[in-house]
Amino acid sequence: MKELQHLNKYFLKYKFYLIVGIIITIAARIFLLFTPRYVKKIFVAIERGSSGEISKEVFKYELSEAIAYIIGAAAIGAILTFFMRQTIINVSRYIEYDLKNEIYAQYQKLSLNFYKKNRTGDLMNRISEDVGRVRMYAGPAIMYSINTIALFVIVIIYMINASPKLTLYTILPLPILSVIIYKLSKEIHKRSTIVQEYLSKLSTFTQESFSGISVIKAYGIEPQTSSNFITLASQSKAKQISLVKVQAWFFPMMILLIGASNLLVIYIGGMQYINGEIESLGTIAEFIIYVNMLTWPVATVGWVTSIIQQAEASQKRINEFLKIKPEITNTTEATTNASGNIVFNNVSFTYDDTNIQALKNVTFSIKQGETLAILGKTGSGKSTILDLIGRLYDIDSGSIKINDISLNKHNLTNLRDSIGYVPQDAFLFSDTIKNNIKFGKETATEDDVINAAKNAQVHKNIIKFNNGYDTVLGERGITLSGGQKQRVSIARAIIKSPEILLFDDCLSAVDTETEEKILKNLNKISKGKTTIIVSHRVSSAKNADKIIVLDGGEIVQEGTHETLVNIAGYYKDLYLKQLSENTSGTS
Ligand SMILES: Nc1ncnc2c1ncn2[C@@H]1O[C@H](COP(=O)(O)OP(=O)(O)OP(=O)(O)O)[C@@H](O)[C@H]1O
Repeated sequence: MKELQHLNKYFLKYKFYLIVGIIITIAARIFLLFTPRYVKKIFVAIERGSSGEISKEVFKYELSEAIAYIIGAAAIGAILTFFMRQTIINVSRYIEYDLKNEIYAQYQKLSLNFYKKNRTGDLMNRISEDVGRVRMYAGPAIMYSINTIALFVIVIIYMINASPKLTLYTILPLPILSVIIYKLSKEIHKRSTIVQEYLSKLSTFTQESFSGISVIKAYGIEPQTSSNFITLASQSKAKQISLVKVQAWFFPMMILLIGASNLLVIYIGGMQYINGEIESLGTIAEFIIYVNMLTWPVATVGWVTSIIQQAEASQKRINEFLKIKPEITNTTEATTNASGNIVFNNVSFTYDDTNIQALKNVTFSIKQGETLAILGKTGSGKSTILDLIGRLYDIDSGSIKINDISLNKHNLTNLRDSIGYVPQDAFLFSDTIKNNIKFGKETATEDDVINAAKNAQVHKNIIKFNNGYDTVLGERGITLSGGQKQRVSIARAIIKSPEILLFDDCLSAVDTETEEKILKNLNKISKGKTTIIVSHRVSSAKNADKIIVLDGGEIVQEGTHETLVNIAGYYKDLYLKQLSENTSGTS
């Protein structure tokens, strides 16, 4: 229960509902317990009526009085049971909501390294299935426990009052029932976890094969994919059947034990009646109802124990993530200004997970209003430089300063607000084009969106779609071409009008003519702002105020286009190669 203590703050938050729920639960049990007592009264009335002790009229009156009480108490008990669920189960839904929000907020705070170390499926599981299991503890488990305790205490008092000896015999099989249900629940849980694993394997497989359907069709591997699916599906079926086998034992065991208890009541009660130890057959009827009333709550003791164990394990997994301290944290609440010169001084950086040293003693600077182009072979560390400016990772050694302030002394929110970043793989949400662009600035007007799209040279494409800017992208909507995606992503960055613009090879999928138009627009937009363009094309770099060439994480060339084309090296080779490609393309 140590891990589940995390929920105490929520129980405290919803204490009012819980207390009301507990009171209602106890009251509901009291009312439901009217039935056996009045059934006994009916039996006594029948006995007295048949022996002539009371007249027919008195018998009828006693009978209808008992029936009225039974109906009335059952109706009140039912209404209270409704409110019992409305309070306690609702609390569990509130806690589920709060806990999901807490986990999601924590996920948002955690740095990229966390996401690399943990699989998406695992992150999803903890916020959905694990929270679901914890909810079973916060709601049903608590409700059934209170229910069982209340019922047990009241029923046992009533039973002992009626006949202590009969009470002892009739409750004897109940602990056995509890233990059996506990064992069954544990086994059911074990097998259903395996079933869940197979279901998620199956859904991952189908999801991947739908997303990769064009590759599957192009390579003609449908039969292979189908047979892989059949293998997975039949394994999943086998696990389901093994689960059903155990589940099938649940109700027969209940019926067997209820039957055994009933027989005990009838046999021992009968003997006691014959021996004159109980005064009426009504007591036997009353006990039979008690035993039946107790069976389900007692069975739930086993069930609840297994729910608590599962919830404890799930909460442990949730706590593991909640306890992680974000690697990148804000160090100041004061507002900082992230415009100005960007200075890298001897910066080295190694990725934690791969141990790849992406940057080695990198030193450069860009003045406010200038454009820097970064070129280099793939894997040379270009994107890493952009990630470090956005403080997605902290450096190992050296320093990065913006506006003469160390990056880690900048207010993180201000810093990221000042950056417009276009990643290498343009990611667009399943939403309208307009909202995808506005994502960069929630308060943007319709005109801002159109302007940004015009500057990114994508406006003309967008208005050709039937729904224009309201066209939905993604699974339910239209798929943009690679170049269109990149340009929407550029529009998203420039709509913010940020102080620092970071473009990570984001013109790779557009033709050189469009590239030139975009660069021209960017040149106008980025007046007074600091711009870094990562590219594999000389055409994107040639107008930059400064160009650096990286190789294996080190700067191997630095200068302007004019200087670098005249020095032997990577830049000149690339320039000549792309020049000859262009001339052969146009000839
Ligand atoms: N998130 C990451 N985790 C671990 N290693 C990484 C990560 N990103 C990049 N690397 C490694 O760091 C090195 C530099 O990668 P980076 O993405 O900065 O290169 P790049 O010059 O931008 O390459 P490209 O031109 O192909 O985009 C590479 O060896 C890469 O494998």
